[in-house]
Amino acid sequence: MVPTQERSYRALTVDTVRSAVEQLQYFEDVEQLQVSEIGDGNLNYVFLLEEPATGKSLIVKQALPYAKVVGESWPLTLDRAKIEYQSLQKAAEVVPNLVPVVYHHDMEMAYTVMEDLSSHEILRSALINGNQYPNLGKDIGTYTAQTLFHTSDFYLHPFTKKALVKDFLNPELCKITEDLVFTDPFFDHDTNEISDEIRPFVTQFWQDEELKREAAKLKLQFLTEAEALLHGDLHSGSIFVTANSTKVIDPEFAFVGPIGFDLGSFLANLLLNYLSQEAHMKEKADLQVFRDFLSDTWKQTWETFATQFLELCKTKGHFTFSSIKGVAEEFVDKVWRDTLGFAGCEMVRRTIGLAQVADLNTIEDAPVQIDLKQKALTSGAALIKNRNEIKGINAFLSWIQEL
Ligand SMILES: Nc1ncnc2c1ncn2[C@@H]1O[C@H](COP(=O)(O)OP(=O)(O)O)[C@@H](O)[C@H]1O
Ligand SMILES: CSC[C@H]1O[C@H](OP(=O)(O)O)[C@H](O)[C@@H]1O
Repeated sequence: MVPTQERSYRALTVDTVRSAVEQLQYFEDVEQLQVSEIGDGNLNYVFLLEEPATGKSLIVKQALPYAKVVGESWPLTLDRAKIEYQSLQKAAEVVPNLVPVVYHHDMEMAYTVMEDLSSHEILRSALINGNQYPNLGKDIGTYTAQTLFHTSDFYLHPFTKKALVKDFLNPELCKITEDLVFTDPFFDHDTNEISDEIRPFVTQFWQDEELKREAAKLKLQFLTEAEALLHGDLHSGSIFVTANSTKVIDPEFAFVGPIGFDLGSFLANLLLNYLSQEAHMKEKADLQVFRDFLSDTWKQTWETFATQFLELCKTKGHFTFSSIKGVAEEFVDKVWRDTLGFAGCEMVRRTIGLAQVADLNTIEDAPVQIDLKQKALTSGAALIKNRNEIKGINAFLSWIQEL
C-alpha cells in the first residue's frame, strides 16, 4: 500500500517547480522565471526562482523520499518537510527576524516556499573565508533562548508541552542523529569516512573506554530528555549571515530534546573552524584576531542565552518552582555541562563520521589536515570527558587558549 503522505507526491524539477508558486500570485509571470537547483545539503532539493523583470525571487525546498547524499538506497520520510515548516512557524512566533519568511507549505508534495536569502552567505563558508559577524553571538543566543524557553516546561502548560512532544516526534531523523552523532563515530562503522593516514590514530581513539562511557551517557540524554523543541541540527551550514542579519534555516531535525544539543552543535562548529584556521589563515596576527572573534562569539552566545533564559523564567515562567531561588539557575548550569558534552560529540562526528565539514576537508596540505583532524578528535573527546570540570564561560575560554 502507498503511504497516505506519498499518494500524490512527485519530485519537482527545474521545469515543473513553477507550479509550486503559481497560486501565490507573488510573481507577475511565472513563465518568465529563471530557475536553478542550488541545494548543497545532504537531504533535499532547493530551487531558486528569480523573475528578472521585477527582481523578485523565492525559494522552494522539497524533501525527497530518500536521503540525497546516499541515494534511493536510504529511504527517508517526507514528514521532515512538514516538521521543518512547523518548526520555522514556531520560531517565527518568537524570533521572526531570525528565520526566513515562509509563504506556503504543501504537505503531500513535501515542499515549502520561503524567502530567498541569497543576499546572505552560509556561515560555514563565510567563516572559512575569515569573515567576522559582530552580531552573530547575540543573535544565536537570542534564537536559542527564545525558541527553547517558549517550548519548555518553564513556559508551557503540561498538556501543551506533551502535545508538542507528540507533534514533533520525528523518529527517523532522530535515528540519523542517534547513529551518526552518538554511535557510529565511536566504533569502526561503515558510515564513517576515515582516510588510511588517520586510521591508526582513530583506532587508538576507539580504545578509550572512558570516552565511550561518557558518550553513552550523552546519547541516553539525547534519547530521553524532552526539555524543549530543538532546531536539531544547528551547525554553521544551517545559518545564513550578512554584516547585520542572521537567519537560521533547515530545522528538519526538530524534536523535543535536551537544550544543550542546539547550543553544543553551534559551539562545535565554531570550534572546528577555530582549529581549521591554523591552515586557512596565513598571517599569525590575523589568526589570533579571528580566533578572538570566534571565542567572543561563543561568549556572547552563551551569555545571551543564559541571561535571556533566566529572565524569561522570572518574567514569563509558568513552572511553579521557577520563583524558588536556584531552580532556573541550576537548570542553566546543567545546560552548560550538556552543551560541552554534545559539542564534543558533534566535533568527533564531523571529523570522522558521515557528513564532515569543509572547514577541515578543504585543507589541501594533507599532513596539516591530518594533524588538525587529530586535534579536533582530541578536543572533542576532552569536552565529552571533562564537561563537568570546565565550570563556566571563563574556564572554557582558558581551555580554548590551550587547544
Ligand atoms: N531560504 C533560502 N534562501 C537562499 N538559499 C537557500 C535557502 N534555503 C536553502 N538555501 C540554499 O540551499 C542549501 C541547502 O539548504 P538546506 O536547507 O541546508 O538543505 P538540506 O536540508 O538539504 O541540508 C543552503 O546551503 C543554501 O545554499
Ligand atoms: C544522511 S544525513 C547526514 C547529515 O546531514 C544533515 O545535514 P544537512 O541537512 O544540514 O545537510 C544532518 O547534519 C545529518 O546528520
